[in-house]
Amino acid sequence: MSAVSVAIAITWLLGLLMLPLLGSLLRSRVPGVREWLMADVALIVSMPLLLLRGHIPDLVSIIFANLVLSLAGVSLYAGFARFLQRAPRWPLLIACVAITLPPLLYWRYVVDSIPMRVVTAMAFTAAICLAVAVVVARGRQPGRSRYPYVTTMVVAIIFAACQSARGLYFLGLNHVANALTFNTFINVVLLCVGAAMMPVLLMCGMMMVHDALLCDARDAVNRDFLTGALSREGFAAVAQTMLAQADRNRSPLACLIVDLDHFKSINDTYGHTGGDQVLCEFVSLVRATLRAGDALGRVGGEEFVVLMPGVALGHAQSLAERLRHATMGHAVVTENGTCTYTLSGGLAIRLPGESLDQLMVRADRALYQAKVSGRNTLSIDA
Ligand SMILES: Nc1nc2c(ncn2[C@@H]2O[C@H](COP(=O)(O)OP(=O)(O)OP(=O)(O)O)[C@@H](O)[C@H]2O)c(=O)[nH]1
Repeated sequence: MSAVSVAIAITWLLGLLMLPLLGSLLRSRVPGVREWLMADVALIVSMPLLLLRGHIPDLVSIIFANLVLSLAGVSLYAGFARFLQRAPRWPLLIACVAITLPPLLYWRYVVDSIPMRVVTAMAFTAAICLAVAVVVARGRQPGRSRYPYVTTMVVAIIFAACQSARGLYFLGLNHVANALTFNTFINVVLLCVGAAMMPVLLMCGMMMVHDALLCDARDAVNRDFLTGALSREGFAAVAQTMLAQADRNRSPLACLIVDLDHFKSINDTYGHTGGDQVLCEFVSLVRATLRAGDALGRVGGEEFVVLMPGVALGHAQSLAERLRHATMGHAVVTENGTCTYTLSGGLAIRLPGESLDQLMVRADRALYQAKVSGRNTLSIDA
């Protein structure tokens, strides 16, 4: 068995191994997985056809097999594009596959040249690798780890370089009797790298999917499902960072706990869905009213906490009053009518060395005062 045949067989085996792995990711519904699965199936179909050269018609073992392999390449690219929220332009991609047909036919049936067929295939795969590198370089989403992106980019560029080198090497050859017996050291090395290309890039895709799933899981823990505010866990983590920063900079930190008034009767009047809508719109209102660096967490059903770094009492008080007034003027249009609502707030400024729990206990005590003094008001724990 020649080195070329061994390389093709290994690619085929790796493709088979990837199949159940990619299949297991289909359930995640992460965009791109379907296209990568398609690429893997195309790879698995094309490899035996290439191996059967000489035993089946050349139209199948050369022309059709190479077209299927090109389809695998564009599906691989489409998977990365879809994963990175870019719609792959399938007509253009299919046109790219079709472009490889005339040279393949020419270099088989007009002039039978293995080197030129290899050059055609290498130019195509190098272009695919470069396209993958570019789409990945442009597409990193905020909050995602750099590791899978940088790895994919570097790997795609290395493969593009190796495929180009193999193409150039074959361009320099006049005639090769049979590519399957072409066992020079340089060809075998570049061939082995090329054989690993599709499986390795598919692995890179899977690495990106795992990173995306981890981010989603982290978000599910750190974000409140209904309103998108930080959950208790997420808020605690952000608050610890803010406390450490306040200690380092010796800067003030204000804590405001707000509770929507008579929320039970809002639910009773506008329905639970109406109540949910009020909670969601209230969170949007807080985001629009407070500063970008403030942290907002949902700590109870209709109770929220805001941490305002670098803010002393006077400024914190005016920010809290601004929020209270904005809430009073906020009308939520629900299925059961328009709901207006108010909030009560408790404000505390962090004392030196105070923990988050201690600070929140004081703010909560102030909130209680605001509730007992008639609601729709702000109370301060001095
Ligand atoms: N729609 C909706 N209601 C919720 C949610 N979480 C808690 N609640 C409701 O919020 C209401 C809170 O009621 P209470 O604790 O009695 O407080 P309140 O009616 O706002 O009265 P005060 O706080 O004293 O002004 C309860 O009826 C809860 O069912 C939620 O996610 N969605």
